[in-house]
Amino acid sequence: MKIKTVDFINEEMILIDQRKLPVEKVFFKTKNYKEGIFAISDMIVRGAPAIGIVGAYTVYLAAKEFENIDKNDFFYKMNLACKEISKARPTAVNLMWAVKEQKKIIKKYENQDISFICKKLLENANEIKKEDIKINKNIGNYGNELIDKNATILTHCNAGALATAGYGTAIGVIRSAHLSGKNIKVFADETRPRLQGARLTAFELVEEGIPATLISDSVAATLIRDKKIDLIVVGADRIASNGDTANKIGTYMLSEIAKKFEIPMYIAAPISTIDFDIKNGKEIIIEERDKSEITHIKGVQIAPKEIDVYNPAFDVTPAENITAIITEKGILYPPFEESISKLMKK
Ligand SMILES: CSC[C@H]1O[C@H](OP(=O)(O)O)[C@H](O)[C@@H]1O
Repeated sequence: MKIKTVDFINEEMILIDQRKLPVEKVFFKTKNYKEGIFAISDMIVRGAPAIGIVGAYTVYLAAKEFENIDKNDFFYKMNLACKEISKARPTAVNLMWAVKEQKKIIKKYENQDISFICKKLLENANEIKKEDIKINKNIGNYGNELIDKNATILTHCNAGALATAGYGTAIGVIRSAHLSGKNIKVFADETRPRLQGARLTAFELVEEGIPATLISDSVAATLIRDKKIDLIVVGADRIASNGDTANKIGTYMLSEIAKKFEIPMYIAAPISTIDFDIKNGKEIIIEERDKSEITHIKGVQIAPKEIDVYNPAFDVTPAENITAIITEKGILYPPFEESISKLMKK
């Protein structure tokens, strides 16, 4: 994809403003860590790996802000800042993972001067970003093994280059299948309420020349029933150690329909999305977002302001509904507790 999700040039974090895509290509630039937090919480940048990378750069921006204070104050303020950054959005584990990786850097170099710590934080953030693209290409190549040459694929939300440092996870599988010469077709759910499918996945697939059809979320069941879909591949925001997977709201519903009509349901995600500290999906915090996302579209009111709204941004697909989890180290099959622990021993 031509546009970069996130870049860091001359001490400034540069993000394509995904709230405005595909109609406007506007960049959000900042050197301020509080603005980095805002960029994550207001979904200027979104997608589990992408918010992890932005979280890592935002830790660096905080360190630069505190670069000239007393060292003890520096560690104290950095601890508070890391807590704030980790809380910008609660569901995608990649954010907490990236902040923890940066905290390990601060600990490792705690006896060095603050400028040296800052330098190492920036290096680590750059490394996380660079590694992400490699990881996504590996996910794409493993996932491509599962795609028949004339497959029709359904995807939900955006797990593409715009949800990562580039290439994408679920869309990475689609990209790899397309680039390997397979005659694949894609149906993309628009994905209410933030319309990541209509605005971001459609944008990526059109730009890549991958044959794609945009549908409203409620069309998917009929296509699956009528055998128009060969498989579903989606991303993930947090995977429990038993394989239960949190992803964009609507994923669980798709998984039930896929199970009923016996089509494969694949999750494509980096290993950093697996949360080894939780046993099952019941422990995953599901972000609830503002009611205006449901009562308004692009600022235009479509429902009475007085109406109550329930707006969970994610749901949890139980492991028993998942055919396989495609990672950068290989494809995991049920029972996921076993396959995940075997993978980690590799
Ligand atoms: C490659 S992870 C993408 C993942 O993140 C999306 O959520 P959001 O747009 O709210 O950050 C969605 O769950 C995607 O599957």
